[in-house]
Amino acid sequence: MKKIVLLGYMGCGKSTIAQNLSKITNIPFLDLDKCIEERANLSINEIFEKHGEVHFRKLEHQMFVELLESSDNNIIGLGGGTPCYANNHELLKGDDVTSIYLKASIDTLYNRLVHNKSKRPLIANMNEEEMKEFIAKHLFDRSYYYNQAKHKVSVDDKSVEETVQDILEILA
Ligand SMILES: Nc1ncnc2c1ncn2[C@@H]1O[C@H](COP(=O)(O)OP(=O)(O)OP(=O)(O)O)[C@@H](O)[C@H]1O
Ligand SMILES: O=C(O)C1=C[C@@H](O)[C@@H](O)[C@H](O)C1
Ligand SMILES: [Mg+2]
Repeated sequence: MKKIVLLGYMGCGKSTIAQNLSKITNIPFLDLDKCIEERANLSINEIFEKHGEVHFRKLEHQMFVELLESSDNNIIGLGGGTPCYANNHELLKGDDVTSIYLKASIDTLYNRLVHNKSKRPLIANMNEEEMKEFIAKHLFDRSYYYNQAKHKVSVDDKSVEETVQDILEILA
């Protein structure tokens, strides 16, 4: 029941890296956002619109606990905010949990998110200038929680393959 948990800011590459890591290791990948969407039968955007962020954070916590309690070996890709709510950061420290923070700079995050924000309700309605300032402040606020991970991998200027390689070295 070992879990590899990838965390970090929106756009740092959790889903992309986890999918690739899963192919190489044959460990099944579960994306927390997708699990929540399937259970609620709503998109993340719809959950935020219909029920609000507080409700989303409850679903997110419940689902994270459930995934950690399952008896399977899994790679779990968290949502960008997961470690920052409901004491979820404490769950990153569990004995059977290898938690890895995918650390990206403000510029990397901005460049990846600027063309790809519509499915991310926290930034969907921002213009480019607002987004850059938001990411800078938000990342600063969240860093404390992200840094509770057991391992840290820098993703700036790295290909998907290079980041996956760094993670394989941690797992070796
Ligand atoms: N070297 C890279 N590593 C990872 N992702 C990259 C890289 N270069 C470009 N990308 C792109 O950056 C985006 C990263 O998004 P991804 O959905 O994987 O992030 P995420 O951390 O899961 O975000 P969210 O928290 O919003 O789900 C994707 O569009 C991906 O194709
Ligand atoms: O950073 C966040 O708070 C979020 C990131 C996404 O993965 C989703 O979980 C949701 O859009 C909230
Ligand atoms: Mg994702």
